[in-house]
Amino acid sequence: MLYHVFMDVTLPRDLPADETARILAREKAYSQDLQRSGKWRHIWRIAGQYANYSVFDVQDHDELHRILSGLPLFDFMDIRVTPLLRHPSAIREDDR
Ligand SMILES: O=C(O)C[C@H]1C=CC(=O)O1
Repeated sequence: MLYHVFMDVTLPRDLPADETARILAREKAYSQDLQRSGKWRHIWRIAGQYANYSVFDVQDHDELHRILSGLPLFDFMDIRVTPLLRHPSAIREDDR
């Protein structure tokens, strides 16, 4: 199943710089592993915001929830999920 996910990050101002750097490094590795696996299909920075639009291709709601709640930045994110399905007018064959 495909899901559109909006992630908006707010880091606490008093988070020590070294801890912030550690969390961001873990977040990057976690995200890139999932992108390599094909589960995290797209990630786009939203211009002017510490936020992204992403598309996930996962088995079901449970898998998406596991992935999102495992994000190292999860505690600092506002996350909005929209399930997607194929549009009847879509012409691309490689999208479900
Ligand atoms: O930067 C972000 O948008 C938040 C998060 C999502 C992937 C990643 O590496 O960081």
